[in-house]
Order: sequence, then structure tokens, then C-alpha cells
Amino acid sequence: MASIARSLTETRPSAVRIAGLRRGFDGRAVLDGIDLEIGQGEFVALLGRSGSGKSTILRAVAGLDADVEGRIDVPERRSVLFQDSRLLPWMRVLDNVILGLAGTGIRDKARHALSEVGLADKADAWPKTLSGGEQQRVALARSLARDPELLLADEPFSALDALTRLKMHGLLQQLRRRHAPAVLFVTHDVEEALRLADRIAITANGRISFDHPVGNARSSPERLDALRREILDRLGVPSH
Ligand SMILES: Nc1ncnc2c1ncn2[C@@H]1O[C@H](COP(=O)(O)OP(=O)(O)OP(=O)(O)O)[C@@H](O)[C@H]1O
Repeated sequence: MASIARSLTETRPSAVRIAGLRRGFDGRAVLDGIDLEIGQGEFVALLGRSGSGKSTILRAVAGLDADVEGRIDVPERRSVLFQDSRLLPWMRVLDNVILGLAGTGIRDKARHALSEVGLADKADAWPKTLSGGEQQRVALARSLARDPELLLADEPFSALDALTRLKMHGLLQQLRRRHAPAVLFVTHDVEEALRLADRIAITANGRISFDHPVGNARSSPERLDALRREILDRLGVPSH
């Protein structure tokens, strides 16, 4: 199975190459040799039991953890989306999106990004006047305004209600078609991973224990169900 996943990434140039990634805390190895490649424009969902090191991988790839060993090749233009929007409450929505942008025309870029997430009319609003879903849409706009080659997301929709989450999935897929960043998306939600990802990887015992493409499975309910069962089984969740 790993070879199928590998051949898929080989068809496009890599955006991310992680090799032999190691990280320990208090003498305990949390990451014990993570190898993972993500092709340009490819969406990889990272699943795994709680505490298996998903966020640690994401933080390392984002460049937020200096104490990792191993090799990480990533593009310079990358954005990170967290579970909470991390908007600055003392800045209006537009200024939050502008934050971190550089160069000319940043106001226009930020306004455009807000219109892409359907929030052009909220540019002058304060973050606290927005719903949770709207705040996450602003965070998405802020991420995409930088036109990242890599989008890193750590359970970005898990705090939203089911309907809003579904809407966010639609929006993300739409924006993905337009911006085509590579995506590394940490989630607990198997259905979310099956819906959004090109590939699903699972972390266990400090390694990637499973790495499988989703694309073909989505065209057949039986194959999708088989993949769902295999993933749930690997996560230790009874599937029926
Ligand atoms: N700064 C830290 N100091 C000490 N231990 C840490 C630190 N960060 C993470 N860990 C430990 O590393 C392990 C992996 O944590 P991580 O947050 O990467 O897991 P996760 O798979 O993202 O979990 P979850 O699904 O619950 O969010 C956990 O046992 C955690 O306690």
C-alpha cells in the first residue's frame, strides 16, 4: 500500500519531504523516524490516536519547533490554520487578514481573500462580533491571502458545529481548486479525511504506520467503506 501512495506522489514534484523526523519529550520518543512526502497541490490528512504525535509533526513542519531531528524540506510560503482562529481581538477583520502580508497592494489582497470566503462585508467588523464559523473563515482568508504553497491545518474545523463544518469543507475544496496549495491536515474525523484528502496517513508508535490514497476509493462506495473500516481498525475504533 505504501508503494501505491509513493507512486502517486512520484507523479508530481514534492512540496514537502520529511525524512527521519525525531522528537522526544522528557526522554520519551514521540516521533521516532517519520518519513512523509507531499506532492505539489496534494492534500494529505493525518490521522492517529490522541497523543500519537500529529500536532508535533505539524509544528515541526511549520517551523515552530527548533528541537527536532531529521530532515524537513518545505516551501517558504506556508500558512498554518489552528483549531481556533487566533484573530487578534483589537484589530478589525481586514487588519487581521493584512497581518503578515508583505509588499504592495496588501489591502487589496486582503479584501480579495475576504471576498473569497464570502466575508467582504465584514472587513470593518471586530472579530468578537463574528460567529465561530465566520472567524475560521477569516483565518482561512488570512492563510490564503499569502498564496501559500503549503497549508498546514491542525483540526481547523473541529470546534465548529456539523453543518458549519460541512460548509467549511465545501469552501476549502473550492479554494483549493483556485490556489492549489499542498495541504497537511491533522484531524480526528475519519469522515472529514475521507471527504477531503487525496491521501490518508496514520501515525502510530512514532512512525507513519499507514499511508494510502483515497481518490480511487471515493468512486466506489464499497471501496470507500473498506478503506473506512481499515482506518477505523488501525485507530482502534470498532467500525460496527
Ligand atoms: N511541549 C511538550 N512537552 C512535553 N510533552 C509534549 C509536548 N508537546 C507534546 N508532548 C507530548 O507528545 C505527545 C504527542 O503530542 P501531540 O500533541 O503531537 O499528539 P496528537 O497526536 O496531536 O494528539 P491529539 O490528537 O490529542 O491532539 C503527547 O504525549 C504529548 O503529551
